[in-house]
Amino acid sequence: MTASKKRIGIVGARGHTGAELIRLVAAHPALELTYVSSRELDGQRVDAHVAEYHGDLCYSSPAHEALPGLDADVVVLALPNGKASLCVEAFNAAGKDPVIVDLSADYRFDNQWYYGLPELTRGKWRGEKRISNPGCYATAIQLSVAPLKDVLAAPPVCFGVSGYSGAGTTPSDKNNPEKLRDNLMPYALTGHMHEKEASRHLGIPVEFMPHVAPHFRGLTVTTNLYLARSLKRDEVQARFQHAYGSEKLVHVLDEAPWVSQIAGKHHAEIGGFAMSTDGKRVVVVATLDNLLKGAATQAMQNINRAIGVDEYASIPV
Ligand SMILES: NC(=O)C1=CN([C@@H]2O[C@H](COP(=O)(O)OP(=O)(O)OC[C@H]3O[C@@H](n4cnc5c(N)ncnc54)[C@H](OP(=O)(O)O)[C@@H]3O)[C@@H](O)[C@H]2O)C=CC1
Ligand SMILES: CC(=O)N[C@@H](CCC(=O)OP(=O)(O)O)C(=O)O
Repeated sequence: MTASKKRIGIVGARGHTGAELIRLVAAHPALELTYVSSRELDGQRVDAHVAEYHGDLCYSSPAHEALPGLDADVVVLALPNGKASLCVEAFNAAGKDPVIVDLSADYRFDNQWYYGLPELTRGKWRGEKRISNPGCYATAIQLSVAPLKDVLAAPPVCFGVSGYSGAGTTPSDKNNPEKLRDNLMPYALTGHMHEKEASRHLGIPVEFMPHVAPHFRGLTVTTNLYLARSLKRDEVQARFQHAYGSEKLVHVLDEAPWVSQIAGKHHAEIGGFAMSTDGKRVVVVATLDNLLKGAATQAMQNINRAIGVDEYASIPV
């Protein structure tokens, strides 16, 4: 145990995103795991489930009221939607104010919380210690639309396909390998949470049609954008280069990226830029790993900024 390291607790650490966060923390020079919670794995050694972690820590199952007493400097909530507020209220009631990063959708519409999509909102952070981590598809959508936002003639239309790890570990049709075999499963074709989230944070309406596919991890979003004036492909690409050319975790490609290439990678890829002949329609393709840039890696960027270390600490870039 190193005194100078910040202590981090992960609530909901059995899940896919919790496991990825444990891996990132295990490689972190300035963080040490102080607790990882799971009801199902209570008492079991963490290294038995996450090989990258080396230490003696075991999963525990504290009640939410007990979390403030565990004295972490940083708390990540990796719980299903609707479960974060009990934990947040427990910290408020105890007068404890650690950095809290919520991976769920629960605070993405709350102005008291900083919405942490660093490549787009880095400049808006005012030292908030309550950080709402964006949704996976919502990240891909916003990265795809933002550079063209001022020149749109109509709401962007986004066709999304995710690997089934996006549906978490609670059994459902969307993470049932039998039902997904040879299938592409449409769901929430209007009004998906990430449609609302991306619309809110872009400040323009977007339309989003999600699907889940038989692969485990990685998502692709193909976005159709109608433009108010004719643009050349070079101009479109230049806008994306200007927005992301210096970003370590958003790579702008010429070709449309393939989802098969993004599993296990920490960055997002954006490319394609297929133009209609009149230059007033462009199709952009974005891929990212829903568990990494869509969740754990983005959370780690946000944590790093909040604790004042390099934004990319522990993230392979
Ligand atoms: N999967 C993804 O691609 C992404 C997920 N997210 C969001 O991140 C959060 C975590 O996702 P993910 O890791 O996939 O989820 P999982 O379903 O894989 O894991 C959820 C975790 O919460 C615990 N849990 C489940 N139900 C409850 C409950 N009722 N009360 C307390 N704990 C509970 C589980 O452990 P145990 O049951 O053992 O206590 C588990 O550790 C979700 O809000 C999700 O929407 C965000 C972006 C991408
Ligand atoms: C395939 C699949 O089911 N994906 C999830 C998105 C995962 C995610 O980012 O969820 P939150 O917004 O809840 O954090 C969904 O569509 O709800």
